[in-house]
Amino acid sequence: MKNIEHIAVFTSGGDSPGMNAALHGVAKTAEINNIRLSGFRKGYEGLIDGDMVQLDSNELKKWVHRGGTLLKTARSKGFLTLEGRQQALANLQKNKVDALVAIGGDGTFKGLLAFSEICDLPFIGVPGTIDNDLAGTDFTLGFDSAVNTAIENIDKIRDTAESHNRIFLIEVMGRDCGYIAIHSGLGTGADAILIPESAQDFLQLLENAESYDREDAFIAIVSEGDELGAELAASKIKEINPDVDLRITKLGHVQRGGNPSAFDRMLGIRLGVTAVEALLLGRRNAMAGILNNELCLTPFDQVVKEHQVNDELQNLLKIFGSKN
Ligand SMILES: Nc1ncnc2c1ncn2[C@@H]1O[C@H](COP(=O)(O)OP(=O)(O)O)[C@@H](O)[C@H]1O
Ligand SMILES: O=P(O)(O)OC[C@H]1O[C@](O)(COP(=O)(O)O)[C@@H](O)[C@@H]1O
Repeated sequence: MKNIEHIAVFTSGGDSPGMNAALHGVAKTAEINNIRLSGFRKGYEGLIDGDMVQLDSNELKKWVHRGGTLLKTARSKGFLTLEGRQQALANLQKNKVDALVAIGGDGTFKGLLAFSEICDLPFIGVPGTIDNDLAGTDFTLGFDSAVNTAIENIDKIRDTAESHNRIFLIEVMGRDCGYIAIHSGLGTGADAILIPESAQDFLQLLENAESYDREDAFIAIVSEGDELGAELAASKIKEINPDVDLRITKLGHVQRGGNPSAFDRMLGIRLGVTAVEALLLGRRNAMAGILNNELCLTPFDQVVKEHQVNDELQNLLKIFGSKN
C-alpha cells in the first residue's frame, strides 16, 4: 500500500448544513498526521476542471458554524461521461493526489463507484444530504438541521392556520424519501403526513379532511417526493369539500440553509475524522457513517438509497394518522 501524503476532499450534490464541520474534521486529522490536504471546488466539476485549492484547518475552524459548503458544490453532467471521469483522473495524477474524501449523497457515491473502474486511488465517503436517504448510517449530515428548520417554519404556519381555522398543506424536501416529512410532521403535531413510501396516508388525509369541521386548523405535511404532491392533494380535498379554506406552502430551499445544529456539527467532525483515519488504516471505497451511535464504514455498493421507512416509524405514522 502506498503511503498517503496528499489527500483531496470535495463536497458534491446538494449542500447540507454540517459539510463545513466535516471539512474541518478532515483537515485537522490530515494536519496532525502531516498529510497535505487539498480541496476540489464545485464537486466533480472541480475535479474535471482541476479547480484545486489548499485547505488549512485554521481557516476551516471558522466555518464549522456555517451552513452551505466553503468548497462549493455542483451536480456535474460531465462526470456522468467517461471522458469527464478520465479528465478528473488526469488532474488527480497531475497533482499527485493519493486518496480522495467525498462528502455528498448517494449520487456522489455512485459516481465514485463508476470512477473506481478507471481510478485505483482509495476513496472514502462522508454522507452529506438533508434527505437522510442512505443506508449505512442512521443520520446524514444536514438532516437534523433541515428538520429543525422545517419545524421552526411549520410552527409559525400553525399560528396563522389556527387563527383562521384553515387547512394548510406544507411541502417539505426529500427527493425520494419521507424522512424530513415524518420527523417534522410528528414534531409539529401535524394531522396528516404524506410520504412517497406509502399510499395509505393519502386515504387517511382525505378521510380526516372530509370530517374537518372548520372549528380548528388542519395541517398536513407533504413530502416533495410523494406521488400526489401538495397541489393534487389540495384539489382532491377540494373535490370532497369545495368550500374549504386551504393554502399550500412549499418550504423549499430554506431547509437546506442556515447554521448547522449542534448534532450536525458534531456528526460532521466525527465523520470527517473517521474518513481520514480510515484511509490511514488502508480502507477504501466505503462510506463513514454512524449506526446505533457507533462509527462504522459501509462499502459504497451497499450504500444505495433506502426508501424503506422502518417499522417503528411506520407504527408512529399509523398511530398519529388515525382519527380520534
Ligand atoms: N452513475 C453515476 N456515474 C457517474 N457519476 C455520477 C453517477 N451518479 C451521480 N453521479 C455524479 O454525482 C453527482 C452528485 O449526485 P446527485 O444525485 O446530484 O447528488 P447527491 O450526491 O447529493 O445524491 C452528480 O451530479 C453526478 O455528477
Ligand atoms: O437544489 P436542487 O438541485 O434543486 O435539488 C433539490 C433536491 O436536493 C435536495 O435538497 C437534497 O438532495 P441531495 O442531497 O441528494 O442532492 C432534495 O431534498 C431536493 O429534492
